[in-house]
Amino acid sequence: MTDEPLLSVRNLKKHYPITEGILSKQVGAAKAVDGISFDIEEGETLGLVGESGCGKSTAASSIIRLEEATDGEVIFNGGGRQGRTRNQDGSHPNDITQFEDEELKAFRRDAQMIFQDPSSSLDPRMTVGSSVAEMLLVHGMTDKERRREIVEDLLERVGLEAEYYDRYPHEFSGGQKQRIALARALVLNPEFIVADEPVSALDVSIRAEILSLLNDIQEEFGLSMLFISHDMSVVREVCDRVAVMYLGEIVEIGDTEDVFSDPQHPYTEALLSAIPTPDPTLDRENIELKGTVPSPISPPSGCRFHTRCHKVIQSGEYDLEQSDWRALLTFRDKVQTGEIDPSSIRNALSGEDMDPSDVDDETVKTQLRVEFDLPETLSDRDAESTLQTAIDALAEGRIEDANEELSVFSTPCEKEEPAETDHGNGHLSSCLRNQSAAERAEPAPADD
Ligand SMILES: Nc1ncnc2c1ncn2[C@@H]1O[C@H](COP(=O)(O)OP(=O)(O)OP(=O)(O)O)[C@@H](O)[C@H]1O
Repeated sequence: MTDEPLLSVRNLKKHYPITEGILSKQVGAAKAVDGISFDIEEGETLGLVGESGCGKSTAASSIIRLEEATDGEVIFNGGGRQGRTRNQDGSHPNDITQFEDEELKAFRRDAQMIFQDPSSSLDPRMTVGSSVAEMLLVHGMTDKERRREIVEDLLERVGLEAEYYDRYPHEFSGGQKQRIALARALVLNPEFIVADEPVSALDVSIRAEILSLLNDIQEEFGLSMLFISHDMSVVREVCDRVAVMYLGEIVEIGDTEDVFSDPQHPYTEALLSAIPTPDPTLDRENIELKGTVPSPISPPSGCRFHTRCHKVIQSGEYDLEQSDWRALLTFRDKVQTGEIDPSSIRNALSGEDMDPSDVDDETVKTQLRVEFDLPETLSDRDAESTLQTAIDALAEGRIEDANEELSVFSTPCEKEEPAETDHGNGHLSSCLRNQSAAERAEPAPADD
């Protein structure tokens, strides 16, 4: 046994080319995974959590090499590869992304994946026993009796019965199928398992059973696991550590207890606030995560979360209610991207009996504030005056003028990429708010 991690992911990237025209000229890239790093120790379960579209599945399939990574390293020290050091050219002999066929085949024994839909790994025309035993055959076990013995034993260990060997997938419930998929993943005695949303497709009533089975199996087999989920409460059940992913990047990582009890990134806070808690002593703020994850083709500048962050930093000259500042920036962005159309607001307000041009400007202005959660008056006189001028321009259809007015509002979060802050015990976060003013290009305003 060595003290090196079983798996080390370093600056892993997966960019999908975006092409155009009949010549498929590359015009950009979807940066689905954009430089993530973490370790998984022997016997440890790391959760990778984030909303749909954050890049979790892409990360998983790049790590297990179902897809070729664009850049970075995935160093796997299992399967008798312990203790190897880097080559003279700086490459690592255990880097999965560079494995040739032979080594890749060996790696495919050592690392297995469980998917959200268990049916995807089971052939409907094969008995479940044969499906599981097939893995042994592919890897050279020719003794049929021995294969059956191993599979029957495994079916029992995942909570099924040996006699199920000769039944077909359609005879089983979703939960049972996931148990079979687990048996299939375990049959080659792997050291590492990637479980991609393994319970999200299952009935709520059986999720707990499967999670507890995963916990038991992980302990019994001494497995390391990368556990992917969009659900923080599920992550808490099974993971020793958790990595929070947003738009291709890891924004926070740490021991599960540390991240849950003392989250350091506003995105983590927002994900945690979505968990219903029966504990009234946990006075958790209810944070509404508005909108969806932006496209990874042109991610926001600076901190990628700034367009949705409830704690987005105010620029030095303002000291507004934080929710007003958030609303103001969202309003600015929507005007800039042309998503606000005053004429459609006028149309909506006019209803059926009135000509839209008869809706007076004041009504349009009030409606704009209501729709974008802007207060009647901002507490800062200068900010209010700028906002008012912009809204006046909008109501008169002068969108460019409104855009120019609003461009005076800016946040350090869109200008600077946050550095990593170390909170101790391997708890790291990437948020400008956690950096001291000296570390930041712009001085920090008073905290909220
Ligand atoms: N083949 C592809 N080509 C272009 N973009 C892709 C491709 N596959 C995924 N993406 C994009 O990469 C981003 C990350 O997708 P991914 O499926 O990894 O996210 P996820 O967090 O696993 O979400 P989900 O839980 O919905 O699968 C998304 O914006 C997705 O549209």
